[in-house]
Order: sequence, then structure tokens, then C-alpha cells
Amino acid sequence: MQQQVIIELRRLVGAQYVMDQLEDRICYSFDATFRDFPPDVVVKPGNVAEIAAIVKLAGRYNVPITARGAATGLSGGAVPVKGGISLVLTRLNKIIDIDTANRVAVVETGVITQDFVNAVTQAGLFYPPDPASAKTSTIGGNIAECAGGPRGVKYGITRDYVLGMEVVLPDGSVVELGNKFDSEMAGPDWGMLLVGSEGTLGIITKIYLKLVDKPSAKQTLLAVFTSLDDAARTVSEMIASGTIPTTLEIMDNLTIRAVEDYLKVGLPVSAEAILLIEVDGSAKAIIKQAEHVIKVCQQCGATEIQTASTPEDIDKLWQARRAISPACGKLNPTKISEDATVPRSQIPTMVRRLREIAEKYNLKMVIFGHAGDGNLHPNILSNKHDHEEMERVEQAVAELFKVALELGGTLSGEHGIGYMKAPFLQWETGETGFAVGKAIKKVIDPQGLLNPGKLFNA
Ligand SMILES: O=C(O)CC[C@@H](O)C(=O)O
Ligand SMILES: [Zn+2]
Repeated sequence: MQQQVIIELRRLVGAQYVMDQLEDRICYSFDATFRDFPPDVVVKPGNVAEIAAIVKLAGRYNVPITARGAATGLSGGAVPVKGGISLVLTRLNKIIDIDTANRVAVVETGVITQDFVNAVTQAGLFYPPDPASAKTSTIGGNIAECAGGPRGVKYGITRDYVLGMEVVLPDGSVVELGNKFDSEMAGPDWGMLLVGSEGTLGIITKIYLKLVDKPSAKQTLLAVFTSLDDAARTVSEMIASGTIPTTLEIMDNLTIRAVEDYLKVGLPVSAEAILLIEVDGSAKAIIKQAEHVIKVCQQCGATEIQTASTPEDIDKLWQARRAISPACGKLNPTKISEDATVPRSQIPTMVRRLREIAEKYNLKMVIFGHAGDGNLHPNILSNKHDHEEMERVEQAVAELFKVALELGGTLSGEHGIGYMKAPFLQWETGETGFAVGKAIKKVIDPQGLLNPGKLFNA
């Protein structure tokens, strides 16, 4: 990159927010996929005007820009595979408004998800999306990757809460897309185009989010199984029965043991699988729901069902759930994590096929995830330095994508496409869908400045 770009960037945002030393660039070269692609320079703008000026400058010098929040991503969306500018958005971290009268929040892109959730709770309302990385991830990143989380089964994923947004387009102009209020709908919902767009179409700077009522009561249950197949069957039976719990999380035996080893919370380590189920609603409604949940679990072979009775017990179970990723990371820091998602009725088949794939390629795979949403997280505990093993991993991943698509599913339920899944995107979109995506990218970003190498620019 030309030195002149760095000089001008320093002038635009202040020298302390422009970093081009190798040690800085390395720190911003990876996300939770742990494959490193260093940017040429790291820039931390403080407001939308600075972002617009940076984008214009990048256009003049033809330098790629990759936006980055907290980089907790598991598909590589925020890593600059073609170098250029890593645009770190964490200084835009104001919660501008929580408008309880209209049930809309206005936040800057770099607000930490959990900080936002806490502020909404304090205001007496509820923002349901709850990605496991909420304590670290940013709202802008959640939207760029369309994050989900355990509550997706009942409440939907980030997409379902995005009303509109302010965006810096690739030519440096600033535009408001979508709606500010739930009931607005003037023309197509262009804002939706940006959800899951991984910073390839514009830089999201401000977001309007929908808020809902806080459920007054909840109940948390842990169902224990001696067979993973029974647990998987419970998931599809539960959904088919019409009772939609707030969460319906599955963990296989390897997952249970990994978490227990990491956190020691008293999970049943001899179980072949557990389901972590929560129901919410009015105090009266949850009693009925919990009874039904217990009935379905028992019919499908649960050997034990525990009810978490104190807030501490509930917290412990959720701590355990949120610890799965780090616990598996402790077993193998360079693990490969997937989120291919299938129709919920296909969960038993998907679980079976995943185990066959692990056996066929002789790989250690843990299976967990938001089963109630059809979204499983097979994690392959592979070592990126073992080339022979990595070849088997690549084949296994390709096969699991094929299976998910064959079953009517998708490559990604919540982690996005990133550089990891970009080579497979066309399998899902088909040739025509891919061409449409490419054409949209070309119209909005003719120079290909924003996050090149991702999605349709693969
Ligand atoms: O590490 C993973 O595979 C999943 C991360 C996250 O989506 C979760 O559900 O915990
Ligand atoms: Zn997840």
C-alpha cells in the first residue's frame, strides 16, 4: 500500500487511530477462525463522517476495506483476505436511544451486544437474539453475519429484529436504508440486503432495532438421554407437536465431557446426549408448556429430566452452554466449526449423517447446537498444522454441506459465509442466484472495494 494512503488516513482520523506496524497488523489479521490475513493498515474511525472520508480515500487509491467489529466470527467474514484497510468500528459504541414508546432502539454499530441487551432489559423490554459471543460481539457484526443463538427457535435471529440502518456506501455517500418503525414499508426493504452481507455492500454505522415484551416467567429443563438419536428425535417430535420452546439445545457426549472438563458444573458426563430446554411466557403458560416438554422427552426415551429451580442453577446451565466453544477450543485451538442448518424434521437424519462423516474421514467431531432451529454445530477437532488431516477435514466439510443442502437446508444458520464457505456458496444459490448476487455487488460496489473475496466476489 502506498505510504501516501497512510499519511492521509492519519490526517483524517488522527495518528493514534491508524496502525501500520507489523505487531498491530498481526493482531487484526484473524477472527475466531484463526487463519491469519494481515491488513496493510488498521484504522479506527470515531464517526460516520470519518468512515465516509476513509471510503472515498480508499476508492481514490483502489485500496480494499474490510469492516471489523469484535471479530468473534466463525467463518472469516471480518478478515481482510486481500489486505488493505481493516476498518475497526468499535469506537462507534453509543446506544443512541431506547424508545420504549415505539419499541425501537437506535444504536451505533460497535455497541457490544450484551451491553445493548442489558440496557434494553433495564428499560423493561427484551431483545431476544443471543449469540454465544454476546459479551464480546458487536451489534454491527451480528447484523453483517446475521447472528442467531439459542433463542432463535422461538424468537428468530438477528434479521428478524433489524428495522433499518445507516450505511456508508462504497462511493462514500451515506444513506438510510429500511425503516425506523415496525409499521413503515415504503418500497422494497433495501436494508434487508445488508443483513448477512458481511460488509461487502456498505459499512453499517447505525442501526434501528425492534424490541419486544419481556416474558414474565421462564423454566429451564435438562433432559438426559442414553442415545444421541433419541435426543435428536425428541427435537423434531417437539417441534412437530406444536410446542415451540424458547431454546432447544443439543449436546452430545463429547461436548458434555469437554464442557465439564473446562467448567466443572456437574453435567451428566455419562449421558450420550442432553437437551437444554427453556420455555417462557406467563407464569401460567409455562407450567403447561413444561409439562408438554417433559411428556415429549419421556416419550422419546429421556432417562432423566431435571428442572433448574434457582436462578443460580439456571445460570450454571447457560454458563455451561456458552462455554462449549471455548471448551472445544481448549481441546483443539484450531478446530473447525460449522453451522449448516436443516429443516427441523431432518435433525435426526443430519445427526446420523454427521456421525457417519466423522467415521468415514476418521475425524474427532463434537456435535452440539441450536437443534430446535435446525442449526447444528459440528466441530471438527482438527489441527491446522497437520496437512494430511486437514485434507480429510476439507472433504468432510464439503460432504456435510452437501448433505445439509440435500436435506433442504443451508450452509449457514448464523455464522455467515466468510472466506471459509465462499467456495461453496454457489452450491446453495445455484448459478442464477449467484449471478444475481454478483450483479448486485457490481452495481453497488463497481470497484470491488468492500471486503473482496467474500460472498459473491469469491
Ligand atoms: O463454536 C461453535 O461452533 C459455535 C459458536 C456459537 O455459535 C455457539 O452456539 O456456541
Ligand atoms: Zn451457535
